[in-house]
Amino acid sequence: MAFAGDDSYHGVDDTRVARIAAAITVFPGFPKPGISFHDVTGIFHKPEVFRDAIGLFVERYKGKGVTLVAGIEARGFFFAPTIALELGAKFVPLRKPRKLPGEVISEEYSLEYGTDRIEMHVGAVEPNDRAIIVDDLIATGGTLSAAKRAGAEVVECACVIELQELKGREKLGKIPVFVLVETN
Ligand SMILES: O=P(O)(O)OC[C@H]1O[C@H](OP(=O)(O)OP(=O)(O)O)[C@H](O)[C@@H]1O
Ligand SMILES: Nc1ncnc2[nH]cnc12
Repeated sequence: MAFAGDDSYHGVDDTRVARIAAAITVFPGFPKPGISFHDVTGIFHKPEVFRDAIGLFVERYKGKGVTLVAGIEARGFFFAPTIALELGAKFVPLRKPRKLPGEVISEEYSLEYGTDRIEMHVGAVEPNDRAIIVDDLIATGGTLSAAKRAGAEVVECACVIELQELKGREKLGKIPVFVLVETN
């Protein structure tokens, strides 16, 4: 695995990224043959590694006027609320279909292994919100590109892992994607 190498990495303590990468386990053939599943749950087994990941995201967005942190169900929920709390921003869940009780905005998308839909409550985004969208991983970019259509000004998408071979960031057009760990 390589580590993200954009400008934001000047001065960042790389040992944090190395610890995060070491806590990710790859399961070949899950959930079906041909897929190598990158599992982030090991990050949460070590509170100091969880803190490393949250710290890297918070350092990037502090002082950038972010008012809304959207997290994608389910694994975006592992990270997004804590980042929102640290930034003093609101957390908005982007949920799988038929989970939210109120009126929703709904977007369908295709995945590396199927299709799905995400939904957000109407009214969760206010006109002047500046959002980041958080997920554990970007693969094809289908999920994040549906999320970006949800209505806020999206400053950036933030993920722990990028599967570079799938070129997901191309699907996001002008919206930048910040990742901690790049791999294939
Ligand atoms: O870039 P993409 O090709 O859209 O793939 C990335 C998405 O796939 C995974 O979620 P999944 O749909 O498996 O749902 P889960 O978090 O509920 O397990 C992952 O957590 C991302 O949300
Ligand atoms: N290879 C992968 N590992 C974990 N989550 C994923 N979501 C889409 N592709 C994935």
